[in-house]
Amino acid sequence: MSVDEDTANQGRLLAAVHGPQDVKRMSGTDLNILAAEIRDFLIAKVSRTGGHIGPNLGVVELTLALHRVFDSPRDRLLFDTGHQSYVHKIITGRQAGFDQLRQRGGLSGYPSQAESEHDIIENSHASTALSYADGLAKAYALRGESRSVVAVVGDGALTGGMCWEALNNIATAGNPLVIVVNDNGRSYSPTIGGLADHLSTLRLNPGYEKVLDTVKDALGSTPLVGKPMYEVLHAVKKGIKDAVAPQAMFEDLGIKYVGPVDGHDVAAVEAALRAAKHFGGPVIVHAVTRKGYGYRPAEEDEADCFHGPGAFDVKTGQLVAAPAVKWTHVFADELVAIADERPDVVGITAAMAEPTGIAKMARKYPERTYDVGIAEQHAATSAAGLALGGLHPVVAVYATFLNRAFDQVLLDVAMHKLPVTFVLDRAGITGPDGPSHYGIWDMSVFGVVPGLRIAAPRDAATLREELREAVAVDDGPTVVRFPTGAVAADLPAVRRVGPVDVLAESTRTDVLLVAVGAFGQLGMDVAARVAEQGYGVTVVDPRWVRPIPAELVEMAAEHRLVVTVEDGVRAGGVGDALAQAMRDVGVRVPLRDLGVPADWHPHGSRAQILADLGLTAQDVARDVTGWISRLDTHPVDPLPLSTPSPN
Ligand SMILES: Cc1ncc(C[n+]2csc(CCOP(=O)(O)OP(=O)(O)O)c2C)c(N)n1
Ligand SMILES: CC(=O)[C@@H](O)[C@H](O)COP(=O)(O)O
Ligand SMILES: [Mg+2]
Repeated sequence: MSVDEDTANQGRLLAAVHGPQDVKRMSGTDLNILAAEIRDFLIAKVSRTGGHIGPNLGVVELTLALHRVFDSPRDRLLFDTGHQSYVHKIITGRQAGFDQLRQRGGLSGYPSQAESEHDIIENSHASTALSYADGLAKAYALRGESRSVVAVVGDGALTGGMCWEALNNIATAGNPLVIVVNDNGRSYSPTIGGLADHLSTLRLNPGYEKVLDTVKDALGSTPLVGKPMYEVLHAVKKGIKDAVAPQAMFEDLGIKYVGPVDGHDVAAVEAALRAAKHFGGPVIVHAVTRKGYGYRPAEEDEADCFHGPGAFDVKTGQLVAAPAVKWTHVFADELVAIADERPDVVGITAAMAEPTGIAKMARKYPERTYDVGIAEQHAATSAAGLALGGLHPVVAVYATFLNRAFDQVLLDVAMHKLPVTFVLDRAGITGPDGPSHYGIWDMSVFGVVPGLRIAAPRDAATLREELREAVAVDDGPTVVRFPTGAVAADLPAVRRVGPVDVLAESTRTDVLLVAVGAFGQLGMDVAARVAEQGYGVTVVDPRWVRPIPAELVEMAAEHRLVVTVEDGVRAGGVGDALAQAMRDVGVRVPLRDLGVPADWHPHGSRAQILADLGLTAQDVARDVTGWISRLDTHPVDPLPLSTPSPN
């Protein structure tokens, strides 16, 4: 279907929605029709762009009810993680942007202050919304502003520790604050942990389900929930409450509990929200929803309910892109091979078993694989515990998400010199998820951790090799980091000097080009271009980028110019560290470090963002040629290499 046809087929009611006031005016019947039109719209658009279709299909009615009860932007609607804010964007006048969803210059996949006054949280790291909400509610109370603060938090996000720190403070502060728990029973895979058990007790209680069906039948197509319905729901809640009392967990905290409510019944959610809005203190509204609701391929997707697929065929749900061998697959296969040989190796995921590849190990060794929920800090220190117990944990997370566990890696793991391997998938520029997902900080942030070693494989062969080297280290933590997407083609070395692979060399030693990790092929392409200008380039892959190999410093001293290129921030990156190592031993060869500026880079495709940053073979070759030709006229004498100092 073309975009024009698509627009022409856009629902009549949806076409009339330009802002929240348009849904406030709608009747119950129209709201049900609008919900269906929104689902059709989401499936049509996201099937072409890719994106978080499953989570958003699950919050259509919930988001309609939110905008009918509250007055955004005066009232603040906060979305935890933010991947489920597409319906919010549709209601707040951004339907036209969905043709460029998550594309460069197009609509962000998360709330964006630049897009709308209705958006406030841009960070897509989970479990933060309640803390933002606590702060906002305190600010409005202190300023005497009568504005509602509403935080929508998923059951998965609730497994994150920050949520419980926030709930503790929210209860103490006692400010008016509405917490909508969007309980679909899933993170990617089914949500784990005691809280999930509590919530599912409610959700799965036969009494609750039966009553809901009875009431729905009785109401038939009558959309609006009248008093009888709410009374029935109240009785259900009362009944369940006495039976299982999971609300006690919240109410003992001092937070009122309303629910459970059918999150796909606009009127029911509205009724619960209106009650919560006027309560005058912190209230939890427990909405039970279904991830992927209304689109069968998503509802039936056991792996992750179409959490965030690429483009897909609407009729079949099949992904459009041909399957590729991804870095993740190579890691998963090698981890299982290692686990076959090493009974002490265990795997840990933070609610992302499938996306990180840990699921493959879980299928073969379920007793040696742990899903800790969205709890990276706990993952790191629990891994420290496992290591203290004589095991070698492999913690697989996306690079960006390990940021929040820096203290745990530094003190709980590294200071104790514990053998824990952190595998950082999606390292570097990822693309569609934008700045809060860019895994560009790890080599800088974790590069300062004493005793921690960092490997950056360039292809499948070196990933397998460096993963094995990492799990063989028993006197401290190791990190193995690699980018998103299809794994790079194997790039053989011509020789190895210590840990350093020489990928190409020349009779001339004009330039030492240090190509970090997946930039190996970029280094080869740059060398070919620079050679056309008559200069000799030695291309090396350090493989282990922390600590800086002494061999790399020795190689630097043999060249006229050193250039480093890395898929990570320059500040404190590999280039910075090599320059310091060279300074420490008096190697005065000029060094230029290329990488990602420490900044908030926009979303787009990985290739586009790297090109915007000048991290292409063409741009780097232009830079290298410029620098080396300048040295022809402005020579700098490199000092002879002294024995490296001990510290
Ligand atoms: C700190 C952090 N870890 C991991 C993720 C990856 N992630 C994105 S959404 C998601 C699942 C969220 O589950 P839930 O809060 O229940 O929302 P749902 O997708 O079910 O609507 C995860 C683990 C993240 N965004 N932030
Ligand atoms: C919202 C979130 O954090 C994840 O769903 C993320 O978008 C997944 O990224 P990949 O698509 O790279 O697995
Ligand atoms: Mg969920």
